[in-house]
Amino acid sequence: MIGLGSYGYTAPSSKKINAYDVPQGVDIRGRFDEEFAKILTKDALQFVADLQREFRNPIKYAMECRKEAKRRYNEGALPGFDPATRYIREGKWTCAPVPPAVADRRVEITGPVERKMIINALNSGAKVFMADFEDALSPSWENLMRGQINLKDAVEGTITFNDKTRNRVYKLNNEIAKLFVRPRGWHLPEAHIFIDGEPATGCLVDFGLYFYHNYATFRNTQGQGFGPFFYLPKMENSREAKIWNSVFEKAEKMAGIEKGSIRATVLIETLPAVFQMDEILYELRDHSVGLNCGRWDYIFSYVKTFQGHPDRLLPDRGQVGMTQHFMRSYSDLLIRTCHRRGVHAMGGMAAQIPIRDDPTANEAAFELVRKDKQREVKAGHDGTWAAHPGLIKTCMEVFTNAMGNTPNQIETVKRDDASNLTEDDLLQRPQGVRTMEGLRLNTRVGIQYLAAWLTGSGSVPLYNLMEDAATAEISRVQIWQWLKYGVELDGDGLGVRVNHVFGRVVEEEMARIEREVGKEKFKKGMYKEACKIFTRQCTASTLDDFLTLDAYNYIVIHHPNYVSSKL
Ligand SMILES: CC(=O)SCCNC(=O)CCNC(=O)[C@H](O)C(C)(C)COP(=O)(O)OP(=O)(O)OC[C@H]1O[C@@H](n2cnc3c(N)ncnc32)[C@H](O)[C@@H]1OP(=O)(O)O
Ligand SMILES: O=CC(=O)O
Ligand SMILES: [Mg+2]
Repeated sequence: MIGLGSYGYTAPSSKKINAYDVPQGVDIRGRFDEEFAKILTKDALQFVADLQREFRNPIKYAMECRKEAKRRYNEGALPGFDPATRYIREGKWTCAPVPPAVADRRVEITGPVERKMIINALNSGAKVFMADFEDALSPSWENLMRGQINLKDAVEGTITFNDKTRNRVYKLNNEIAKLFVRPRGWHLPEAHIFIDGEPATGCLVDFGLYFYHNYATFRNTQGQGFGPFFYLPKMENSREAKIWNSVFEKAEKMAGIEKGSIRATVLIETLPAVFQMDEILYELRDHSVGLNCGRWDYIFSYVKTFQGHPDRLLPDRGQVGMTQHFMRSYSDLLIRTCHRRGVHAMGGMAAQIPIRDDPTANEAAFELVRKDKQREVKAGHDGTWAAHPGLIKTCMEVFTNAMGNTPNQIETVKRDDASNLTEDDLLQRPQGVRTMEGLRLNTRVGIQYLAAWLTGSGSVPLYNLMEDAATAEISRVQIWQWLKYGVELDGDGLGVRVNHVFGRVVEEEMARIEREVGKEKFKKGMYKEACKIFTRQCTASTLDDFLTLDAYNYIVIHHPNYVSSKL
């Protein structure tokens, strides 16, 4: 059994287990593979190790600060604007000009770094493809290493995929989307790579390997002299953005490229970060291409931040959308902040995906996406996210109808009215009711998502919606919160207390999952393990910070013969 911070396996000294050629202090515990070795070269690993050594202490400090903030929120404090950085919020600075290659980002498709999906996404007609090591990826050694290979082939333009069952060969079109890469969040370790006896920081591995192998080609073929481009997830405070800025500067120096070449969009997807948007842009002002409304993690973060506040319980997940006052305020303030600083204000992801076998439901899903995008473009967003290639046309039409040929709305929609938004607006309690069906759906979705994640899929279609780590987190923390505070389901007139029924609901929903997926798939899949992890987290006396941190222990496989076996 292994646990976080205790990846204690040491190989017998007589056996040579590292077939990879590694620099001093680096130990690869993931499976050896000739293809992986082309990514895990000694020089690339040296770069990752240099990043790790320079930034491990600032990262540890930033994670300690998160804990300290959590302690304060749990004691009743509310997040808010920091008086000490008022001069940044009120100052008249701007970020570096937007690189011409990414001035127009009206529709961005996202997806995991899976080979066929990368080709489909780059060919989808979207302006940008965000290739995801984060919410949409289960970070197994295989997925991560193959993801790096796939991205390298994509940047070199040689990526192909042969689908033998359908006799179809996939390759890139002449015109493709611009590539952004999203590394994991700061909190996730990479337990297959040890540096100086400690697991590496996941995002430094994702960033370091991708940057090292691709910066030169990318700048020539995709970035028009700029790049590579990144999305940065789950930050809570500008001190974390400052670390990324230093990482970028170090990478630029190593590569001998100009400061400001690397550009990144930061997802504002934690509640504390909404009060730090100017500060985050300020830290990254030489490297920024804007902010994005990561709405799903943001909702998750609302519950997490207020885990000690019984007066801030969420209604059913389906009712917490972008039209809730606190969500609309966050999006409006993000637009105002970005445009004032001269960068993109990106919208977020509607979870609907095409529904093949039901035209009426399909049209209803498209209508919801259309409405969401209309709201975004009207509010002043410069672009949006699409979960599926089938949605690109619809999203593109909405943005083009509103923006015409203008690449973005940075100069045209300033949203100065949003400067009046207050802490109260940003924290306003979500309105709505809690129902038995909401509880059941959270249970069913959470367990099925986790079962998929444990078997290598980080994004899945469930009940006609895209589900990924961020959406599954909402299901988990919502149940936790309802159990913790003994919530009564007030939306369906049943008046049932969640604590009284949760055990039975889990049993019934597991039976329903088995019926829906079929006995065979249920037996072969990891549904029972997922149920165990999910219910343990939902009923824990203190809230786990991340669903995937605990679950990560179950997918770590150490080479040559060590298999994580916590189950
Ligand atoms: C909260 C957040 O962080 S949002 C960002 C992170 N989440 C994501 O990126 C989710 C992205 N979306 C997806 O992963 C997928 O759309 C899913 C899992 C939801 C559904 O995928 P599927 O079940 O494969 O959908 P479906 O069967 O309709 O796919 C049809 C085709 O579109 C492709 N496709 C679907 N989604 C994508 C995508 N996002 N990128 C590229 N190709 C895609 C499929 O590979 C398939 O290709 P094929 O016809 O050549 O075989
Ligand atoms: O990463 C995006 C989100 O909504 O979460
Ligand atoms: Mg997210």
